[in-house]
Parts: sequence; C-alpha cells; structure tokens
Amino acid sequence: MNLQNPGLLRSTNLIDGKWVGADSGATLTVVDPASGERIAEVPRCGAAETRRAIAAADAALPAWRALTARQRGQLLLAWQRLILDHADDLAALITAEGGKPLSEARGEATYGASFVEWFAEEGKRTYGESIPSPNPATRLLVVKQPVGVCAAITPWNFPLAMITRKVAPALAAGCTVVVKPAEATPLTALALAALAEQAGFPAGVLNVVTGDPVAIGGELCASPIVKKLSFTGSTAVGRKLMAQCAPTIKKLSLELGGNAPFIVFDDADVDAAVEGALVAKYRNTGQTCVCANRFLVQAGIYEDFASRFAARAAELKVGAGSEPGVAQGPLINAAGLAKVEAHVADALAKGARVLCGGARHARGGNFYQPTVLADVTRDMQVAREETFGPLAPLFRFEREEEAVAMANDTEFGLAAYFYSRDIGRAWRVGEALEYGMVGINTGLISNEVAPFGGIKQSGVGREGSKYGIEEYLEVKYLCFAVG
Ligand SMILES: NC(=O)C1=CN([C@@H]2O[C@H](COP(=O)(O)OP(=O)(O)OC[C@H]3O[C@@H](n4cnc5c(N)ncnc54)[C@H](OP(=O)(O)O)[C@@H]3O)[C@@H](O)[C@H]2O)C=CC1
Ligand SMILES: O=C(O)CCCC(=O)O
Repeated sequence: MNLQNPGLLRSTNLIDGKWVGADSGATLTVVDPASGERIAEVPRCGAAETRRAIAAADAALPAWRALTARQRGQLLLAWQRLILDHADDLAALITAEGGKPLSEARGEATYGASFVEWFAEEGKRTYGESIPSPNPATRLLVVKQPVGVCAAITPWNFPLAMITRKVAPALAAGCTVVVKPAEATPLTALALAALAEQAGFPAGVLNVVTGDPVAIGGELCASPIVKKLSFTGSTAVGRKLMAQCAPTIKKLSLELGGNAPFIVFDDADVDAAVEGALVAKYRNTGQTCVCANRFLVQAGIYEDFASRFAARAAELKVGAGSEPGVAQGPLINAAGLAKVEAHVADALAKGARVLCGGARHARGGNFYQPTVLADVTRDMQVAREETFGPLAPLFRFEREEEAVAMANDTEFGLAAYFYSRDIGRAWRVGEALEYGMVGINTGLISNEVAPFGGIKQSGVGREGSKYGIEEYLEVKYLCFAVG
C-alpha cells in the first residue's frame, strides 16, 4: 500500500509505549473488502497481552490524571493536528480495510479529528459545584474526577471516528485507555496509535490490542482494574459485554444497533426528502447504526417519492472506494452481503416490488446494488431487523399517528428522521418518536457537538458533546465542617 508516511502502516500493537507482536507470534490477516486481497498482518493477541495493556494503563494513570486539563488538552490538540496532517493516509487505510469511498473516508478523518479537538477544550470545563448547605456549620462541594482505566471496543464501520469519539473524552477527563479495534479494520487504529505516540502521549496512556475478540473482551470486562467499558457494535455483543461487566459493576457506554425510521409526510418538500433519504440510507453502503432502515411514506406522496428516490439511487456509482466518483463501496464481508440478500429475498417472497437494484452488483465480490423496494409490509424481516446494507424498503401509511406507532414499534431507539413542512407536526412527531436522536428535514445528524446515543435496546450513554465527557467522570461530594 502506498502511503505518504509509510510509518503509519503498523504490524504490531502499542502496549506500554512499545510496539509488540502477539506472545504466540500469531497474526490476523487484514483483507480489502473490495478485492478480497490480503493487505497486511496484525498481531492476534489474547488475554495475556490484554492484561499487560491494562497494567500499563493502570501504571500510567496517576501521572496522567495529575496533569492539568490544559496540559492534557495540548497533547490532544497535537494529536488532532497530526490526524488532519495525515488525513490522506488515514483515508487510504480506512478505504483499504473498510471499503468506503475515499471521499467518505477523508470525511471520517476530519470527523474523527473533530472529537479530539472538541474534548481537548471540553476537558477544561469539567466543572463541579457548591451546594447551599442545610447546616450552617458545613460547606458542600461537588468535584469531578476521572473514572480511571477505561476500555474501548470499536466497530469496523467507522474505524477512526469511533475510536476518537471514545478515547478523546477519556483522555481529556484524565483516564487512560485500552482499545480493541474490530478485526476487519485494525490498521486505522494502529495508525492512530502511531500518531498519538508522535504527539507525545506518555507510555501506557493509550494502548491498542488487536486479536481475539472473546479473549481480549473477556479480559477487559473481567478485570477489576478496568473501571469503564465503552462499546460500539451489535446489540447481541453489547448484551454479552454488559453481562460480563456485571461482576465488577463497571460503568458502561453502549452504542448498539438501530432500526431507524425515515418518515415522509404528504406535506414534505419531496426533493429535499429524496436528498436526505440518499444520505441517510446509502452513507457507508448502508452500514451505519443510524442509517435509515425503514422508509415510511404517506399514501398521497408515496408513488412520487418512490419513483424519484429510486431514480436517484440507481445513479449511485458502485465500485471500489479507491476508484474516482464511486458513491457506494462493497459490503464489509460475505456475511454482510448475505444479510442484505436474505432481507431482499424475504421481502420479494412476501410481495414487495423492486424499484431499483435488488441483486448483487455485476462486479461480484461483496458488492450489492443500491436497492429500493416498494409495497413493503410489517410482516417482512426488514420491518424488525437492521439490514446494515444498501436496501431501502418503502412502507405506506395513511395517518400521522399510524406513522408514529409504526416508527416506535421496535425494540431499538437510536436515530429517526422525518420530513414535514408543518411546524405543529414537526413538534408533535419530534416529541413522540422514542429515539435518542431525531433528524427533522435532514438525513445527516452526526457531529462532535451534539449528544450521540440511543434509548431502549440501542444502548446507554451519550458520545460527543458536553455530555460525552461526563461518561468518563465520577461525581464526588465533599462535605466540609467549618465550625
Ligand atoms: N452500532 C453500530 O454502529 C454497529 C452495528 N453493527 C451491527 O452488528 C452486525 C454485525 O457486525 P459485527 O462486526 O459482527 O459487530 P460486532 O458487535 O460483532 O463487533 C463490534 C466489536 O465488538 C467486537 N466483538 C465481537 N464479539 C465480541 C465478544 N464476544 N467480546 C468482545 N468483543 C467482541 C468485535 O471484534 P471483532 O471485529 O474482532 O469480531 C468488534 O470490535 C452488523 O451487521 C450490524 O447490524 C456492527 C458494527 C457497528
Ligand atoms: O454507525 C456507527 O457505528 C455510529 C457512527 C455513525 C455516526 O457517527 O454517524
């Protein structure tokens, strides 16, 4: 792979400030999902290496938390600058191992860096408070203190931004961290670690361990030294990790699956709704937890929206993320492709109509056509399950209350979207949707300043924003006797 800075392509892990392989010497092969070709090997570490990473984070903690927020912030800003300076190389790594188009990968580098900048500043604002005392002889204070050693388990769909969204607030708060990136996308994580080292973070403050998810995850969850786990990924794995963290009563942030509704009311600006739908559905080939999973379209506008949306979706250029002009890359792997195929087959068997796509792409491999299905009904798999792929199923509804009830009829509660020009409806529906995030007349809601997270089985906690750093802070109450 040709990088401007070849030093960013790492084949070892960063543990206690040293670049090391697995104790066994075993490796994991990293594959380009567009071509199926091998890109690199990284260590296949397990419990023993993870224990050493936790011990290193624990040893680094006292000196790290003793720094001022400004001192930690300056190191974070140095890291942020390095991420931006190397955005082209980072984008090349993201595209090579994750498959997303280069322009989206570049956008992710900038997006990821924005969390580092935000929390470098926000670390200075972890204010406590004084509480008027009920007793004239005491003074009551609240201070915020770092949680301690934290673990982060991150997914492949945002291999850079999901790390910085967890690590930056943790480090800014005075915590130290052990990261386990996804098996599919370890190279971006290791490049980020190399840049953190270059920025001057002390040994042990940030450790990255690649390898066996069960062994590494098991150790991170079981360790009494680790005080908090932050996870982004599937609800099934989140549920397991939550159970594994129960014996040590860890603090948890879980950012899990979604089943996002995208509602288009009769009074919507249809052109705007189509543009929003394209972004909300096909970003990262439909592989984000906030991707629209169900399109609920009001009867009066259904055919118009459906035909315009399908026409635009059919224009999206499919190909390897490194090719110019590509808007949609491959699915991450064969399992991801199989899930899309299964959802389409189930919908077609139960009476759905193909408006565009509906099959694998001619170039083979993990590529699938951008797909829009009409006449989708609630008995189909797509109504209940997250497809995590480029499939847009269009359901029909008549009344506002029906749309809200359909939208809320899921155990998930991450993101929802709707289009309407009626201000009263915008308030009513915005308040009635049981979701952590609602996009109103927009298909793109993510940024570093807003609280990202879900309710119901989509998770616990918030990332980004002023709320994101609270997840890495404990509240301590001090009661002073002054008499
Ligand atoms: N909320 C979100 O943003 C995401 C949701 N998903 C959903 O999950 C589905 C499957 O994707 P998948 O990659 O398998 O998601 P997972 O939840 O399996 O993976 C997310 C992270 O958890 C790790 N992991 C997996 N199993 C364990 C375990 N037992 N203990 C500790 N860590 C573990 C993975 O490691 P490793 O990669 O090494 O297996 C990865 O780092 C997708 O189709 C999608 O529906 C997926 C990714 C992100
Ligand atoms: O899909 C995810 O894992 C969440 C990240 C998406 C975003 O930040 O918009």
